[in-house]
Amino acid sequence: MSLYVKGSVPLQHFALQFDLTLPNKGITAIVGPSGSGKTTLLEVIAGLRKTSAVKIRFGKQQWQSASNFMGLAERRMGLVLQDPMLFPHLTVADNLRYGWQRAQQHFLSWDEVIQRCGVAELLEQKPPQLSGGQQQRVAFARALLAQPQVLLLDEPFSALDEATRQHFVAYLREVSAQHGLPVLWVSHQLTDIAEVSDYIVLLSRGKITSSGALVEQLRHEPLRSMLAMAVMATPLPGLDEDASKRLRIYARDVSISLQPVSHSSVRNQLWSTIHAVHESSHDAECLVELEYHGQYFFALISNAAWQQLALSVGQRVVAHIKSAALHHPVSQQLENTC
Ligand SMILES: Nc1ncnc2c1ncn2[C@@H]1O[C@H](COP(=O)(O)OP(=O)(O)OP(=O)(O)O)[C@@H](O)[C@H]1O
Repeated sequence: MSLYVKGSVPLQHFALQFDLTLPNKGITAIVGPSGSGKTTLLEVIAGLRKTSAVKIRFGKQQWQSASNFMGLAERRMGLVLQDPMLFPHLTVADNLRYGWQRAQQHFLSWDEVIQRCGVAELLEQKPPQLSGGQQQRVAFARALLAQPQVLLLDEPFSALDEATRQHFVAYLREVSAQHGLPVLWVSHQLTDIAEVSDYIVLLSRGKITSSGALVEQLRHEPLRSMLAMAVMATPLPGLDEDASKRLRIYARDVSISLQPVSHSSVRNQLWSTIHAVHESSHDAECLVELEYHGQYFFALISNAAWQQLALSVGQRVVAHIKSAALHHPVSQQLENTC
């Protein structure tokens, strides 16, 4: 089962054109410059733009075609747009009950969502009394409480402070993984995306320039030089790490030697193979792509070092990764910050 979207939507300066099959689990990030069509694509998938030139299928459900159109509620989507769109005349509790009462089955509990989204204190207030960040928290809670079969998010955490935003990103990942809930997520925060997405769609002036699994996309342009990082599944043999689900390793935190170094503060020394060498965003440096037990990561080194060590593709080298540089997905300990 997957989400299939195909079509064309004329916009002011160009047409948004798409032909995508997206995974029906995990987090898919939609990324691109401002004005490239990300929000429009999300609105099309949500059924907010009724156009006959669009086909959408979710598993066996035909959501939209030339002869068929299912509305947002029938698509059973949770939707959080940049504007939280809460009902201003209803209390927060009534806003939240709106989707909850219409849900066919409840896989997410009321109490858990209220607590994790930090909205218990807000239940009797009305949306105009809330700050932008509080409204976003309520909108996110409302989308979850509707027990959606797909969650669509457009910059849902933009008004939150950093710690609270990280908490919500972690909660989003947890909910998606635990309940197999597919998420489509538009965000400008590339680091968030690298941290929690599984799949990525890149848009430029209405065209999909690239799409695929994040791990693969990070190995290729444009993300390779934009982020210069890798996401690796753990546990990895020899790595000074507990079994977390994945690690982010930035190229700038990795160095290379020809032999293990015994007197070094760097404890993670991995015999790896040089798979390729790429240009970096700096003229004097290169991105060395290393392979370790079938996974790939980068080291950012100077061109002078590459020549001095007489490195070449296919060579076995020791990669040194600072322990402090092994970044886990955002911590769950931020739970009480909101
Ligand atoms: N209803 C519309 N009719 C015609 N053009 C539109 C319409 N809505 C948006 N556009 C244009 O379509 C383009 C894409 O807009 P969209 O909001 O989808 O981009 P975006 O990538 O989400 O941008 P941002 O990151 O700034 O939110 C923009 O150039 C915008 O001016």
